[in-house]
Order: sequence, then structure tokens, then C-alpha cells
Amino acid sequence: MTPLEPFGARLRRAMDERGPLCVGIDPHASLLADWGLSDDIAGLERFTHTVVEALADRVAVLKPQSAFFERFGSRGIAVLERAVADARAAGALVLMDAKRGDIGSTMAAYAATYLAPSSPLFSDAVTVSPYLGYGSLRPALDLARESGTGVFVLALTSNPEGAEVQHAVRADGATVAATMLDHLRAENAAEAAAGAMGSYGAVVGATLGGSAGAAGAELSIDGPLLAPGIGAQGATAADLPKVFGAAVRDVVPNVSRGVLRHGPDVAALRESAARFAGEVQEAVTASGPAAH
Ligand SMILES: O=C(O)c1cc(=O)[nH]c(=O)n1[C@@H]1O[C@H](COP(=O)(O)O)[C@@H](O)[C@H]1O
Repeated sequence: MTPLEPFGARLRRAMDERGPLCVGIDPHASLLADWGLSDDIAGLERFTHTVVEALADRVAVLKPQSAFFERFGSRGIAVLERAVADARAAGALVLMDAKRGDIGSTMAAYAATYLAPSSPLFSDAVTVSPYLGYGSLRPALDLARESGTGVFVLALTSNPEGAEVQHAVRADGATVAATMLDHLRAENAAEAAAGAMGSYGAVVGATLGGSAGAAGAELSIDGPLLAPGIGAQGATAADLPKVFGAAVRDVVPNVSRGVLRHGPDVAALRESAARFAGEVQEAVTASGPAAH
């Protein structure tokens, strides 16, 4: 396998060139209706193609939410495959939001699905859940290193229910979330030593306010921090420095419905993404000088 350049380096370059915004491709049934589309494979295809056409040549990352495609069965997956290929061809990095997590031997099959270059769903990175134990993710972490792809591990999720697991305190006094972030920092150590951004990211909700600190979590992991929750879940770009502090420059903020609700007009989708990107840039710049 000829590996791609490591994901972290590719992502940092895309963030520098296009700004750090990630837009989700989340074809909710309600959005299909709002766009005047049918809740079927034709509607799914039209919606997805429109988002890719509008944004893949300008945002750093597109994040298709796999569930919205899986609900249409094999034909939905075919639409997803096409979206991944088209978005990558137009220059966006594709983060597959599949939130997979299983015992290690099964995890290897999930990893191959998204991170093996020969797979029809090959993506630049995938979201995974570490709540079968961080070590269960090893096949994905290793395949990512081999294929130049990335992995985003759920650490502090944007939903209020996450705290009962993620803020739980272990026997050694650390919270579960802080432990996941420590694992990721260790995973990124070699790239950090070389002055590069690592390929192992964490998901930390933009909605958390001060509660990331309350979980005793050091958010700097020398890798990217995916921050969902801006727009429909109530967070704004101005929350990013408050939640992330000095780590804000490693943040990839995600907006899904906040942008998608402006479709199906391509110009309106672009304008909305540009507005969020501008607000993010303003918030990051106001937070202080770049460390790199
Ligand atoms: O991993 C994710 O992307 C994710 C993690 C998390 O903690 N919270 C969260 O909202 N997400 C995803 O981010 C997207 C947020 O969508 P909007 O609320 O419409 O902007 C959805 O696709 C969620 O599945």
C-alpha cells in the first residue's frame, strides 16, 4: 500500500488554506422535506450531490453522517460512496461519521471499511467510540498510521447525556474523558516531536462551556479537535476559545443543520458556510497569536 501523507499534515494544510470549518452532510428526513425533496433514494441523492457541489471545493472537511445513508440500505450506501469520492476529488477531506466501536477483532473490519485504500468507502478519517476501552480501537489506530488516514475518538461529546460516562472518575482519580485525551496525546507524540499535527483527533463538543475543564481534561492533544454543536445545538463560534483555550488553533468546528437549512440553493449554502467560517476565524484570531 502506498501511504498517503499523514492525515494530520494534510488536515493542517487544508485548515491553513481553507480555514478549519467542517460541514456535516446530514440528510435528515426533515431537511429533505424542507428542500422540497422526497424521503427516498432520489431525494437523498439530490441532497447529497448539492452539498458536495456547493462546498467540497471550499471547506477543509466534509463529514457525512453514515446513519442517514444507512437507513436507505444498499442504495443509500452507494450514494455515500459516490459522495466520498466526489468530495475528495474536489479537494475536501472526508471525515466519515460512523462512530464505530467494537471488540478489537471486529474493530479491524470496521477499520478496513473506512481506512483501507482498497475499500469503496475509503475516507480520510473516521469517528470511533472508545467506550469498549481505548485499546479496542488499536486496529483502527494502526491502519490509520499505515494508510495516512485519521481517527477521531469520542472524548467529551456535545450531548448532555455523555457526562455520566465521560465525567466518571476512575480509580486513579482521572476522569474517563481525560484518560481518552491522554491516550491520544501519547498516540500523537511522534508527529508532535517532529513539529507536525498528529493524525489522532478527539471529539469535544463546542456546547460544553466550562464543563470540559470540569472533567479535568487537558484538551491539547497535539492532534485535531473536532468540535460539533455549533448552530442547531446552540453553540456559537465565540464559544470556541472559552471551551478550548490555547488548543483553539487545533479545533475543527463542525456545523451541519446550521448550514444545511439554507439549501437547496447552492449560493445560499456557500454563503452560510462562509459566514460560519468568518465567525470561526474571528474567534480564533481574537484568542491570541498562533503558537506555530
Ligand atoms: O462525532 C460527531 O460528529 C458528533 C459528536 C458529538 O459529540 N456531537 C455531535 O453532534 N456529533 C455529530 O455532529 C453533527 C452535528 O449536527 P448539527 O447539530 O446539525 O450541527 C451530527 O452529525 C452529530 O452526529
